[in-house]
Amino acid sequence: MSMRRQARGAIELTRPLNAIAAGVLTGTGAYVAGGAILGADRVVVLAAVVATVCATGAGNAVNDYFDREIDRVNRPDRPIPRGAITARGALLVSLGLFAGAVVTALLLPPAAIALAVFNLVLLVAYTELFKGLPGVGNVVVGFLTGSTFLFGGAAVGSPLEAGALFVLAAIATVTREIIKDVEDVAGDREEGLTTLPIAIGERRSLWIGLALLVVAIVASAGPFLWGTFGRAYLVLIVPADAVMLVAAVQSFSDPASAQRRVKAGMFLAVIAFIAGRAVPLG
Ligand SMILES: CC(C)=CCC/C(C)=C/CC/C(C)=C/CC/C(C)=C/COC[C@H](O)COP(=O)(O)O
Ligand SMILES: CC(C)=CCC/C(C)=C/CC/C(C)=C/CC/C(C)=C/COP(=O)(O)OP(=O)(O)O
Ligand SMILES: [Mg+2]
Repeated sequence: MSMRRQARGAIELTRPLNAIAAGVLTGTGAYVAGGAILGADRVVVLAAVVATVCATGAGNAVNDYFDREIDRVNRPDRPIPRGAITARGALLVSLGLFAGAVVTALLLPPAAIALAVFNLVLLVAYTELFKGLPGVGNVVVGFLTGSTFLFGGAAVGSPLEAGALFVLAAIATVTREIIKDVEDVAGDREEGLTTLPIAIGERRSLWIGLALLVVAIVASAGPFLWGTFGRAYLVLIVPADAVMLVAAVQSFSDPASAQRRVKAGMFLAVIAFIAGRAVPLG
């Protein structure tokens, strides 16, 4: 296989849009936590963003490495089953990115380093230890995704300041992960994974996902009600919530497109968080 083709496969393997999006979450967490992201804190914020991008890319690469047999059924278009990169190449990409995440995380305050180490262990362990346990894998991915906000806050010395964003992102991600597991039942069952839909049924799982999302949507009024964010946040979070809620209802009939729509609503919610911090209260 040509080096050029392997390089393209390596980039695709990391799901760069996810990795960059995760970096944006970290930067948002630092910003909402009051960090001077373009001023005095710019070095630590940049290090935290780079660490998150590397860690997420590494996590996606190692996940595809461990999932390579499942993905032959679930996702034959993924780089390894498609032959765009070898399994060994995928493992080397993951190791390189994990090393990049560790090196940049070491530039951060102790609380951020501790969270990065914890997350890196979770990322490596996720596929082999947690993914096949009903609901546990979903909670791990939810925690990892939400923790990017805490990681950004920790980088500027306020690890819990973006705690509300952590909770909202974690819960909504659990809902999306449940919908994705319903979509992946065929391959997961063939590989002997006992995901939530396989353990308790697809519809019951989707009802749990919908209920969790409703809790997160109600809770998303919190930053406005207790005065953290102003009306700019409200104007954007309401349509974001609506997009995610409609998608979760549609997941009962079409989980594949529903999970993509939930993700679109999530990105709109991130814009709401940023606007909430950027536009003064009033
Ligand atoms: C109710 C409310 C306001 C919730 C807020 C939700 C929010 C802001 C979520 C953030 C989600 C986000 C934009 C994450 C960045 C990308 C990322 C790291 C996603 C985690 O993905 C794991 C997934 O298994 C990857 O699958 P796929 O996306 O299909 O490649
Ligand atoms: C803050 C630091 C240092 C790390 C955080 C790293 C982040 C943001 C992780 C978010 C979750 C994520 C993108 C993890 C990557 C690997 C993973 C768990 C993917 C999910 O795998 P599957 O459950 O197989 O679903 P797919 O169908 O998407 O492969
Ligand atoms: Mg996978």
